[in-house]
Amino acid sequence: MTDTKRGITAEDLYQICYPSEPQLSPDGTKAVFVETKMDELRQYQSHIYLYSLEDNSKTALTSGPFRDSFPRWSPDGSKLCFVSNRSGKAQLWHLDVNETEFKQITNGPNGISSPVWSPDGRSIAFAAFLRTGQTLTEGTEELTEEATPKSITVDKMKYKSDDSGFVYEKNKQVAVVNIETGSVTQLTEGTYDHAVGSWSPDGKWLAITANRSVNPDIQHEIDIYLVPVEGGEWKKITNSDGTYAMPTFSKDGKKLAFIGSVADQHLYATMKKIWVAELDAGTVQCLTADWDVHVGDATIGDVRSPGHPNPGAVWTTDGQGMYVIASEKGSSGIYLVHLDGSVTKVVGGERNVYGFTFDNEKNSLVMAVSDSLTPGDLFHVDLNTETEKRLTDVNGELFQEIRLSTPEEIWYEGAEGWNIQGWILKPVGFQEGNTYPAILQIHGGPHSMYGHTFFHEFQLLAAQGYVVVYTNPRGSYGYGERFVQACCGDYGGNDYKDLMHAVDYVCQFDYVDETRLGVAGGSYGGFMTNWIIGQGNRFKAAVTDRSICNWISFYGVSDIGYYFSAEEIQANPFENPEKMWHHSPLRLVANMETPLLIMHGERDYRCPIEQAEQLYMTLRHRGKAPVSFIRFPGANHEMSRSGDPEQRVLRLQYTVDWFNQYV
Ligand SMILES: CSCC[C@H](NC=O)C(=O)N[C@@H](CC(C)C)C(=O)N[C@@H](Cc1ccccc1)C(=O)O
Repeated sequence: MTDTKRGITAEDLYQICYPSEPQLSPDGTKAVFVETKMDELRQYQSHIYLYSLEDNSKTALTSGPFRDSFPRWSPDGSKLCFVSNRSGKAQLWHLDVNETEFKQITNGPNGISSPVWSPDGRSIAFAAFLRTGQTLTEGTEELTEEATPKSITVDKMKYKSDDSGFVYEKNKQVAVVNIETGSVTQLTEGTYDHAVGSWSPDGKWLAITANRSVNPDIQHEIDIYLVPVEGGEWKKITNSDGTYAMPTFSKDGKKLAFIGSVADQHLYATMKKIWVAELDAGTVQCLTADWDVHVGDATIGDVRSPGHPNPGAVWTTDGQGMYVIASEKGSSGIYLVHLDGSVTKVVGGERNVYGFTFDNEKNSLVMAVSDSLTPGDLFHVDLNTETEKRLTDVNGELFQEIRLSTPEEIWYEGAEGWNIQGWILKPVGFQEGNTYPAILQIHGGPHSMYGHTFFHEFQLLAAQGYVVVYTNPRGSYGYGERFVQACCGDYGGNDYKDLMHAVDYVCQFDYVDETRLGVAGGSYGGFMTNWIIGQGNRFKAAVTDRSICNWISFYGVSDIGYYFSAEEIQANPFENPEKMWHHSPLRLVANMETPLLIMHGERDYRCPIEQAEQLYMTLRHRGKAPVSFIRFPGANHEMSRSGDPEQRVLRLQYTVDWFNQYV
């Protein structure tokens, strides 16, 4: 039989869509979710869909050139709210399930996010960015483009963020809107950022999170607070000793569950845990102290951005535990954490669960899942019968014509004899007896994890005839706390060796042509790519994206530079510049002779473009190897995952062309 299927292309990205944020209706008969795709103009659209679990029909509730998100059912299931930019900025909208007309509820000057219904269904809590002195009711005036100021006075260290741009005079505040009258009550104020958690079952309290420390520039702790909705004194639940998020009340209102970690030594290089506060007793306890697994979805892919809204801890009806997503050895699944600290895996498998919604009455759930061959779909799981049913196949038609490569899992010996997990993607159309060039791909973070999820870039390289090798060196999530912390203070040490051992491992296979190797990575993966080509000429070509080459300048220009390098490099430029320089690939530039493609977003505030500029200039000046520098105007650090679609496709095309030319 002839194979009529083709390999994936960069432009296929324009067709790939994914569902997210499934939300079951209170009666469990239907679910709403968000579907994100690109339109004919190559712009993102996301719409709210309704899936009936009774007749398996799927109906679009919203449409048009807009970004709709955060669909949430009212407690009685008669209404839905969602966030949409259909009137300009992201505002809260409301829909009666039996009607087709939407009503805009908020009109905040800078948009809103994260709506949560009150238990009586009369109000919705939400978060909004506000300048000092601005109110949520001043409305449309500010809906026009803000004029660029003639000057900006910077008087704090956290004044810019890769995500939100210049945040020097805006803070995130929490408010409540009455959906009948539209009246808005702002619950928080001041120069602190707050986030909405959940309502107490009696509707009197709102659990929120905030860093309200004296000096948030150097005190990074995020606490949980209970705020009385009708006014009055707040209750502080945590003790300013960690970063805590997503508090949810138990059904009886006596406990709060939340996700977080203690910040004594590590802010980034540590795994998230489940915590429970007993509100009457005033105690806070870590439930998963002995469970060496990261709570949350740590999987890195290139279809969605990391940190997509996930449900946090979802209490069981009997209050004896909670369901969470956790990440282990390249997979993320759903786990039940019991109050006694024991943990049961509820949904496993070699895949990436990135969202779920639970029906306690029926003991069933709907989850959003990606795997190596699927960017994302929804599944229904009946836990009574342990049966699973696929609800969507959003890329079915497109993928029918495409031949994908299925990754093979490997475990190999890294530095110090450590066991390291990775995957090999053979070229599409692989034939025994032939040899192929291979590309080593390195993930960012470094605290994230490659795994059983879809990676368009890897499939594209496999379709172009490359073996793709991707592994989780020390520093990655998925293998316990010691593994996560093992790269700190040792960037370019044993993490580098773990990666080189992967290359040694795959070069044993007859089908790998070890004279034709390439290496690529973004962010920390870009740092490591630069480091690798500074060690010698093992690779024929390299592609470094949004990378770091100089920790000394990174310290002062990245939005997180001054505290990220303190923890990860374990140095700063004024006390130990030698160590900062020691771990900087720019130090090794005299050794760099590998043809290098440098790509960087011009509005990247995480790893600012000056990093790419330094590397480019020094390499060009030396003139020992081809180097090309592609700048992406307006692009931030997330460009390869959620940036401008045409820039994403260009980035992939430049990558393929570079490897095709030099490997
Ligand atoms: C959990 S580690 C902290 C990662 C940090 N994120 C946040 O505050 C981050 O942005 N890391 C960069 C490198 C660093 C600036 C030197 C990075 O490698 N980013 C990754 C994406 C990523 C973001 C958050 C968590 C994991 C990975 C990338 O751009 O691919």
